[in-house]
Amino acid sequence: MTTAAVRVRGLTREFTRRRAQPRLALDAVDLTVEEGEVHGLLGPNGAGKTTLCKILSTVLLPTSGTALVNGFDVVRETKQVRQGIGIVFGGERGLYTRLTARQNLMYWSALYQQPTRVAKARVAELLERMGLLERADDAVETFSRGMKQRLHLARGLIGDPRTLLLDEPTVGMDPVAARDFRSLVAELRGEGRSILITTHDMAEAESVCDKVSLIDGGKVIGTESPRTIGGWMSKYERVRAQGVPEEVRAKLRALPGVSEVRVEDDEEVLVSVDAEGAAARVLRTLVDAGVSAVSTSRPSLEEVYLHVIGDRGLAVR
Ligand SMILES: Nc1ncnc2c1ncn2[C@@H]1O[C@H](COP(=O)(O)OP(=O)(O)OP(=O)(O)O)[C@@H](O)[C@H]1O
Repeated sequence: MTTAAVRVRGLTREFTRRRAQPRLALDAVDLTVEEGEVHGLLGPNGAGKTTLCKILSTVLLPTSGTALVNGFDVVRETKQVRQGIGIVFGGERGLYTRLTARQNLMYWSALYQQPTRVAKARVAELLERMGLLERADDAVETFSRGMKQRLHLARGLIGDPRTLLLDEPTVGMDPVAARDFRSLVAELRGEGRSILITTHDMAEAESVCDKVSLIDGGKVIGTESPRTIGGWMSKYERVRAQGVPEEVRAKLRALPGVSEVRVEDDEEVLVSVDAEGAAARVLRTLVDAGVSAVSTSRPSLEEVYLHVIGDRGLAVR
């Protein structure tokens, strides 16, 4: 039997705050990331994703429960855990923006106690791989968001880790940079590395993950296939339209799978659906009625969670 990359059981983390109720950031979480898998942890802001990543990377202690990374315990075997992981937190944390990309990576290599010759070669290889070689000797403060994140990823790879923890790595990136980043993630998976990636973006979870665990209010509410996530995005799609006469609104309300037809302040009509194919029926009805100012948008994660939690009879928040 192979060792799971991440095995979390009954993991709880409580934050106590003065003069306030203690807050359960993680509440009896169970999660398994199999070796060689890209596992998404999908959840809205405040769900507990960063707290879990911090515990797995040994910078925060759990209140109770166990967490093993590459078979090592995050509380008792911190050294072995750290040796086997690479961490990429979103944002600018951890980068020295006045130093160049190469200097940042050389600094991190020194922390791994790599001999200078080995470090230089490894750093050059990583810069090339991340498409940063041309800008390797420019200060990081001149980099775009996407370039900084690729540098973060290079940093996470310095120790050649078996397991990568990526905490919202594409937040704030433009769509092209985010797509490039995701293909790097797919390449790393191709090398047999295991990856836990947190996100609040359903499309990201669908496109890059082998499995996706849903987290909300500190609880894991299920593990799904990316195909299921994609299905939810179309099932709960929203349709917006301008200039919809009342009789057409009534027709929309009567369509199967339409859960709400709401008139917004600016007379825009927002149609919510909760069945496969219902959005297409709405579009057809609008087009047949001569309404042309129509657009569709994905549901928010919060909306999807309300449906999923409702359907499963779960009480999370
Ligand atoms: N150091 C802390 N002290 C007190 N409460 C905290 C602390 N860190 C996190 N929390 C609380 O724990 C909960 C989970 O936070 P966490 O940062 O893990 O969520 P998240 O899913 O990563 O969300 P985000 O994407 O907003 O960072 C939140 O309610 C947060 O306010």
